[in-house]
Amino acid sequence: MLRIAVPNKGSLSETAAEMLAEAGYAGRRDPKTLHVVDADNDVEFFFLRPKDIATYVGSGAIDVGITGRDLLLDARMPGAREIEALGFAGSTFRFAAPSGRYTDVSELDGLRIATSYPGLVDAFLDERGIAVDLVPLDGAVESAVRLGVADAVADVVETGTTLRQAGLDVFGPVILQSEAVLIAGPVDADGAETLLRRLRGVMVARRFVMIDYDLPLALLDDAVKIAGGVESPTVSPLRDPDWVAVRVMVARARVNPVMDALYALGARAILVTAIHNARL
Ligand SMILES: Nc1ncnc2c1ncn2[C@@H]1O[C@H](COP(=O)(O)OP(=O)(O)OP(=O)(O)O)[C@@H](O)[C@H]1O
Ligand SMILES: O=P(O)(O)OC[C@H]1O[C@H](OP(=O)(O)OP(=O)(O)O)[C@H](O)[C@@H]1O
Ligand SMILES: [Mg+2]
Repeated sequence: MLRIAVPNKGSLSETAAEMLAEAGYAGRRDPKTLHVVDADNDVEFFFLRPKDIATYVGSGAIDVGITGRDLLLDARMPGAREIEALGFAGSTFRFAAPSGRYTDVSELDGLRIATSYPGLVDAFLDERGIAVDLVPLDGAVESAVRLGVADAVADVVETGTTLRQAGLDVFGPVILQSEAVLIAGPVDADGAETLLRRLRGVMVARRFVMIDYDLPLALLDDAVKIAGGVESPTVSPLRDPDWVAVRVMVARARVNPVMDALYALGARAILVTAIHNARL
């Protein structure tokens, strides 16, 4: 059985569980459940702290897992590697300090830096020859400066709201662009390919919609320039020989501008439908 590690709580857990359910796997009914055997799919799930998942996967105790890229790098487990970005829980990892206090990371030399990701920060500063006094904290890191235990912080930034509320501003380079990732261990496990294909199918279904429309045949080349589909749009005849029906996949984020452009061109009866799953 393929052993899969899934975040048991925190920002990643809900979407990870939704994606696995959409990929046809058994979930857990009780959020306290730690282990689920899905015999039909020949896999078993271990619900673990997201921070620990790279340790289990890197050591080979578990075959594959879902965690954050930042957590993977922070764990510094040579046996664990990212095999697919999963397109959710996107964030940047940044230094921050009271507005205007620092502009460059070199100014951090000898200062106290609070973070929940000491491995990640240490590796980044080490590469640049900057030696700091790391203050490891579990969370709510943004309060560390105000409370006097650190001069600056290094933390996850999504909207920036938490930083702003704490009177902090980012400075220096983006340490990391993070998102949820699928990771694998040192050996290729049987069944990992199937999991990967299924998760890719779920990502396609989440990212794309199907658009159907009717169009005068003479306008087809222009319409294909607006939305070209994955390979090429499906074109079907209509009873009126001057018109065709067109079916094309479009990124969800582009659907409204694409509909506007198709309508302006002369397309009519434009319909958008969800894709529930896919193999491209
Ligand atoms: N606001 C956020 N936006 C996007 N991703 C986030 C956010 N906060 C945390 N993450 C991501 O979640 C992962 C950390 O998950 P973890 O469960 O350890 O922390 P958490 O979500 O902050 O949980 P907690 O509720 O314990 O604070 C990391 O990959 C991190 O980048
Ligand atoms: O840029 P923002 O949109 O404000 O999001 C970033 C914040 O979200 C997370 O905090 P969380 O709520 O998980 O609390 P924690 O710091 O205790 O982990 C993260 O640690 C940042 O503090
Ligand atoms: Mg948090």
